[in-house]
Amino acid sequence: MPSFKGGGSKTTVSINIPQFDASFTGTGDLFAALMLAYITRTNHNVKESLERTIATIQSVLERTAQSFPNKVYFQFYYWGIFVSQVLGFEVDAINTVQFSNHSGYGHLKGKVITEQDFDELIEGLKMNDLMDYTHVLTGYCRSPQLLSKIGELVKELKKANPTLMYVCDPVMGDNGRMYVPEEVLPIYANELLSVADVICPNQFEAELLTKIPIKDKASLLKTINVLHDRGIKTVVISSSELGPEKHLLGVASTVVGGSKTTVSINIPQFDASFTGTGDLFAALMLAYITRTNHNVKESLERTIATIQSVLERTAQSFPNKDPSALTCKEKELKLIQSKSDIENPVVKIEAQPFSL
Ligand SMILES: Nc1ncnc2c1ncn2[C@@H]1O[C@H](COP(=O)(O)OP(=O)(O)O)[C@@H](O)[C@H]1O
Ligand SMILES: Cc1ncc(COP(=O)(O)O)c(C=O)c1O
Repeated sequence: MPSFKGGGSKTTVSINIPQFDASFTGTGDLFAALMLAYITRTNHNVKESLERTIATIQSVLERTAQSFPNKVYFQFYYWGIFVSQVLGFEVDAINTVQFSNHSGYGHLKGKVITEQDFDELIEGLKMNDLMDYTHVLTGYCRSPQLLSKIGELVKELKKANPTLMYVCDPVMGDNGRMYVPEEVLPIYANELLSVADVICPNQFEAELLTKIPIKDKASLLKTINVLHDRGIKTVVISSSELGPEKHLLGVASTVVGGSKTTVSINIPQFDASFTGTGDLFAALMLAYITRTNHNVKESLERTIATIQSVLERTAQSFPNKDPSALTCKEKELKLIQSKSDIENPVVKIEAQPFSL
């Protein structure tokens, strides 16, 4: 029964809540977060806030019996989670790091998940019989030992569900510089690639994995073929410097039933560097590769359309500032504001067959 005392006058309201014949976990959290939102929006109108909060929780509980077909195990930071959820994936996320902020800022405080933390979480999932994943997505990870364990976990999950899709974003660096310890490279190259169904390195990461310098389209294609030869069905280069002026080039390639499809897309380049776009890219590709059953053309087009609209909205939130002059805080990706673009991206740039 919420009560509000403002300006000396008190308003107290109550509501009858139809009771479900079951007990649920998480509804208290939901209640508090919804009340926070509605008390803010209505400036402490407790009647409206209570009504909307209860209406929301009632509809969530009514819908709780309908489950999503896909359940993703996420080993990641936060950007991809929202995107996957908006696109209809049930997500169990492990934050590989619990940091005060992302690494684009000048200072970084917090903790990296340890192997022991990881083991405990997996133990709990197993004890409760919750390992029924359809997808695994891994990203930023600084520990070679932990990565190795993830490889073992994927093998185990694939034994239980042979159709499970493992999407590996081998986050190691960008523009010629590694930002994780060098020891993770052999683990990606020797242990994770062999269990990956989809891999989405950027140009530098693809070079590290194959030891092929990418100087032109021929060496890019060679790199993709080497990755396919290691048994990876779908290889996606999230960005390379081989695009036309002021454009990046993204490439996606898939081998289905012995026949290969390779497409590329020109990505208009913003005059700024953003953090989180790689995470976003991997989560979007996972969603669209699943929805389209490895149609790389459609998947790449929708992924790029979504990221472009997020970056446009991010850059436009300070219209009087040159994008290159934006501070780290100003460049935080405007994901929540882009929810409808994430749900329904408008494809403006078509991917083309990749040819030399
Ligand atoms: N400056 C930029 N301008 C336009 N698009 C960008 C820019 N930076 C990143 N992106 C988008 O984000 C995607 C992933 O970025 P990329 O740099 O390849 O990943 P990572 O962050 O893993 O290095 C790219 O495919 C591109 O769509
Ligand atoms: C803490 C932190 N900082 C930075 C990044 C890099 O993000 P991206 O490569 O997506 O730009 C990540 C990636 O997950 C991260 O976890």
